[in-house]
Order: sequence, then structure tokens, then C-alpha cells
Amino acid sequence: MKPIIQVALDLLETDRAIRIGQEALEGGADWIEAGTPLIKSEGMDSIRKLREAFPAKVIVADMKIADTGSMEVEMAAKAGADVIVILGSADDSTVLEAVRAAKKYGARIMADLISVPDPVPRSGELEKMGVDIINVHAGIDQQMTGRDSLSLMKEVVREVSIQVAIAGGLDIGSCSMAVKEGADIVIVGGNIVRSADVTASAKAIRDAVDSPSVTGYSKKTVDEEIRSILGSVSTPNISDAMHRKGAMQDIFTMVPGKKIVGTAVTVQAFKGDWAKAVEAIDEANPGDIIVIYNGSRHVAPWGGLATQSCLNKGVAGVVIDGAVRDIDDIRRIDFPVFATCNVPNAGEPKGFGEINSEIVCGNQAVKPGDYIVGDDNGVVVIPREHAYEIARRAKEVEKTEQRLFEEIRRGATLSEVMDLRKWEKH
Ligand SMILES: O=C(CO)[C@H](O)[C@H](O)COP(=O)(O)O
Repeated sequence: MKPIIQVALDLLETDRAIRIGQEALEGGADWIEAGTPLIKSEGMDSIRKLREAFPAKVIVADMKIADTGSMEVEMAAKAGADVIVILGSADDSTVLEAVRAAKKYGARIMADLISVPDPVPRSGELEKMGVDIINVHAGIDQQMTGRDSLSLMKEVVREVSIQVAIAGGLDIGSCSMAVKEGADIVIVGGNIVRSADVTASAKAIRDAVDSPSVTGYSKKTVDEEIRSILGSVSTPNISDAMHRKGAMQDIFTMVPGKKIVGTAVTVQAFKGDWAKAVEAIDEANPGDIIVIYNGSRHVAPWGGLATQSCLNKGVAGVVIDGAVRDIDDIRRIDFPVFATCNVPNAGEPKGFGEINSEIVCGNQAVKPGDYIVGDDNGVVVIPREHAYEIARRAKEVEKTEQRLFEEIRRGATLSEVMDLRKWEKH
């Protein structure tokens, strides 16, 4: 049987969900899912409207039922859902009630294994209780910390003989791999619904599951992945992902158009002393960014000669809480320097200060090894221990914006697309 593509409409408004769902169907998606956020936002009416808009399609209600199995299944089934999602971690009494109610109303039950402590044996139990489909799912927050569901899915496929679905940040490569490993249903949310071209993205997933290969699926090291994701997003995307934390104050690009991504070599320097700032070039590894606290807007710890030296060491950029000079040389070298201001004065190489101690730069704490991203908007620092998660979340912000841009290009305004008035604080 052809694998099923279930498009998860994790959106807040039903009308928008219907438009996006229609585009996904045009690209080859099979089942339409009312995502949990949509159900929480607009209730059972969202399922009714999806049923009405797509009378011939299987409608999945991602209710994530944790209790009152019978009542909630009845609500969703009567609103028009064909498949209703319960939590695999729900009590057996809830699962059994949900299964009984589903039989009564002609619906099927999908059990979501999200956060189930012993997912493989639990899948067998769920099957015995009459669940129709097991969904092996790495939730959206879990994905941001690096979880995926593929290896668990392989074990679940061996454990049960009912249909197995997989979900959790699936893209072309992972969908293809999942189908090769036995998935009957691939559930795709963000990589279809937040794409600027929903139809093309759904079509690409369709092609991948119909002719699966393992070639699109590759694992990078964590650092490679962080750098590659940060290279593809903007500092505003990162700031949104960090809930407005991380942006350095009063530090601007001196070479417009240059973007930097790298790990910090920190320098605590002192007013009028440029020795440690320049010595840091020799300590840096290729791809590092030198981040300097200098404490003066009038005497520069950095200029053209230091900038030229960076090229020999593969330094990716320089960020200075303080002044810079030789701005014409720096622009000619075309090297990314971010600073508070530019001045003609340098100080002396006296040698006070430290390299690679924790500093404050642009009013943000920076530790050696933290990730630094700079572009024409400014500079953000991302603590190393959270860098993977922040990078992944920033990518989600960027995807959401791409889709919003597309809808605005089609003629809507931002407040219309986001239904701003509805979501204002009351
Ligand atoms: O149920 C969900 C979140 O709890 C999502 O619908 C599911 O994870 C699919 O979306 P994505 O592909 O963006 O992960």
C-alpha cells in the first residue's frame, strides 16, 4: 500500500488552516490533521469546518486525549473526525473507553507515544487494547533538543502489526527513510505548513515517500549543524527564539552586508590598551570570533593591521564593545567587524586584561565558546549549552516568517494574516 501523508495543520485559525490544507492536498498529501493548537484555539468547530471543506478526505483530530476518553472521542467523532488521537501514556481505563467510543461512532484511534517512558512494550499493550494506529512522535519542543523518532519507530514496527505512523520534524530525507523502515503514515507539520510554497513542499514529500531512498538523510556533527542553521537565519530570528534575550546593545556592523557565525574567543581589555585584543588573534582557531570588551568609545583597541592578521588565522569576525579605527582599511579588506563606533585614536600595547575569561560585551555575558551571530541588524550571543535548541527554534521562527511573507505577498496585511486583534492581551 502507498504510504499515507498526513499534513498536521498546527495553526491557530481554521480558515487559514483550510487554505493551507488545500494547498497541501494539491501537492499530494492524503490525510488532513486538525493540529492540537488549532483544536485548542477554535475547538470542535475547527474539525467541523475541515470536514465541510474536505468531505472526501480522512480528517484526523489531534486531541492528545489524556482523560475522559469516551467523552472526548465522541465530541471529535461527532464533529467529523475519522481518526482521533489519544496519548499513549493515558491510563488504560482512558484508552479502553476511547477505543469503545471510537467503535460506537465509526472512528479509529491513533495513540501518540510522545513522552511514553517505555514506548516499545506500551505499543504492544495499546495494540491489545484495540488501538488502530501507533504514532511514534518526537514532539516539537523535544525536536528542538535534538530528539528524533526514527530509531524508536524501527523497534515499534517490529513490535506491533497495526499501522505505524511517525511524526516529529519530518522532512524529505527523514520521510523517505521512515517509509523504507516500515512507516505506514508520515505526519508532517512545519516542513509543509510553514513553507512559502506549501504545494511544492507537499509534492516533494510525496515524491520522497513514493520512491524512498536514504540519500537525502545525513547526520552532521552538532557543531556543524548549529553553524549551518545559524548561517541560514537572521539575528532577529534568533532574538525571537531567545524571547528577546541575547542581543548586544549599541554594537553595529562596520562593514554592511557581512554576516558572521562562530564561537567566541573573549578578550577583557582596558581603555587605551590594545595588547590582549591583538594577541587573541594568535589564540583563535579558524571559524572563531574575537569578542572584546574595551570600555572606551574614544580609544580603539582594533584597527586595519589587526584585521589583516585575522585573515592569516581564519578568524571569522570581530565584535568590540568599544571603538574601532582604520574603518577604510577594514572595508577594503572586506572583513566583518562590529563595534560601538569608529575613531582615529589607538592606545598602547600595555598588556593588561585577559583572553578567554567570561566578559560582558554590549551588556551581554559572553563565555569562551558561546556562539556569536552578527548581521546588519546587530549581534547576538547564544550560550553554548543552549545553542542547538536556540538554532532549531530560530529556524522555526524563520520558516513561520517565510510563510507569512508569502501570504502578505498575496495581498493580505500582517494583522490580517495573524488575526492580531483576536490575540491582543485583554
Ligand atoms: O503533534 C504535533 C506536535 O505535538 C505535530 O503536529 C507533529 O509533531 C508534526 O509536526 P512537525 O512536523 O512540525 O513536528
